[in-house]
Amino acid sequence: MGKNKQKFTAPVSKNKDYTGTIEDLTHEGLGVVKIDNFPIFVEGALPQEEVTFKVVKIGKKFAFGKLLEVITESPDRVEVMDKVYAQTGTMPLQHLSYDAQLRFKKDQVVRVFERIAKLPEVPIADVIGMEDPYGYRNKAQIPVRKIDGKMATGFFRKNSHDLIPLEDFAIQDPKIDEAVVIVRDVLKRYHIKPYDEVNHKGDIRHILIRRGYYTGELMVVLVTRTSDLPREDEIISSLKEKLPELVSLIQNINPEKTNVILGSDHRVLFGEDGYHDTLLGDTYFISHQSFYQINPVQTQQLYQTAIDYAELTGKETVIDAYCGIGTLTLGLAKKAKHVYGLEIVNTAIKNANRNVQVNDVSNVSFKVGAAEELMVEWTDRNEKVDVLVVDPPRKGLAKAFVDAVLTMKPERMVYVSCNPATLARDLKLLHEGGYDVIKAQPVDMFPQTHHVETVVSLSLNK
Ligand SMILES: C[S@@+](CC[C@H](N)C(=O)[O-])C[C@H]1O[C@@H](n2cnc3c(N)ncnc32)[C@H](O)[C@@H]1O
Repeated sequence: MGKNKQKFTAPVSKNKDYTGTIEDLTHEGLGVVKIDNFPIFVEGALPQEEVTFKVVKIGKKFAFGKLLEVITESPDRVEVMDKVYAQTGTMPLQHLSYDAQLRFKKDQVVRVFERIAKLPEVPIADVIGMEDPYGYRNKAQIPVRKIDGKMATGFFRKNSHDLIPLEDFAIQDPKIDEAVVIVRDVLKRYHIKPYDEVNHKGDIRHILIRRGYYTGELMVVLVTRTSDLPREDEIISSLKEKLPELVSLIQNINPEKTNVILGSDHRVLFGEDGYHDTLLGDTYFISHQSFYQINPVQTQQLYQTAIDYAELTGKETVIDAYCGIGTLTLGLAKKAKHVYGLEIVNTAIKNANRNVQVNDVSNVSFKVGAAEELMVEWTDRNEKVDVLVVDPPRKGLAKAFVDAVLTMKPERMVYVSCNPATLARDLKLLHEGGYDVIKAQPVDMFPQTHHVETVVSLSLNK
């Protein structure tokens, strides 16, 4: 450290209480208050509210505060359903009215277009929201632990692994909530031991449940520490009897000391490794390890927007990169000459090929591999692609992928993103490389949380 560098002193002290007015929300929905220009992030506080808070952690550029009292309330504040949810962090925006959540999400997209992508002129539509912004999740991954000597299911307290018992998860399909309790009680009846994380002992770590929103089909995955499942036959017949919609019962084995939920091995205990759901008129088979959008109502809105933005006439060759089990691919194929789906997970592509057969589609092919590598192979072959659709994970596009796009030069591009920051980073590169960014449509796939999905239309400038 240089001699002249002064030791940093924050203008606030840990464990001291302060009063201030919230100026803004961070992208994660924390209230921002400043003391001597030093930002303090206060969870649960909303813009324009005068609040008192205790400083709990101090960093070099900002601090964190714990909300103590709201002195003047924002008109956007709503009564929280239950304080327990605030402890688990599953609904970090539940204190903000749904209309205000949608405005907040649009603002997040507008900000990154201005600040990161440097594209302030791009029209961004209002967020497509849900009529009923609860009970939307079609998938639950519920930890199982022992509390007061009994097996309990619920959710971890924020930033910890202390289980808070819960039966109504509020944002999950209520049928899934019911199924979690039924599975837990069956496991309890047959004396299956809950996982003890500290000593790495016990049998059952997580109960994972997926449900087809349109089909009602249920998949239950018992994530166990070892391959042993005591009283397996009795558990299988009990679950079949108590869950008439059950079509797939899987034991996933995760022997590692890890926070990762699923292990790499599994056994099918009943049915097959997969269940069905429908989207935009097609039927899909989904394995327990395959990605599938978790909000089925909003997924249709998202996909319809992406399909509309692709402006297909039936003559185009299309690439759908990061295609998962081929849900968007098949939607695009209805209006294109041929669609190629690229995906890294082998099982997802197995599902995708099965989905092509089930829906009797002939103009789709899938390739397994890293999209950035497959794109480079494509450009090397010099084959023409008219429209490129991408739907990458949160980290966005690899630099090699963007470089391949700029070599390939498809006329149109549709970018579906679950992370505005990486979207904006990639749009900047694509814009500098010769693409006009035409418009953007945010879609609310995750009500009560800060997450926002965005569909963007791009066109190669001539
Ligand atoms: C956000 S999901 C979108 C999936 C699909 N479009 C959908 O709507 O269901 C991203 C997908 O990209 C896949 N993936 C992640 N990294 C990849 C890579 N480097 N190359 C290809 N696919 C990748 C994941 O397995 C996942 O299926």
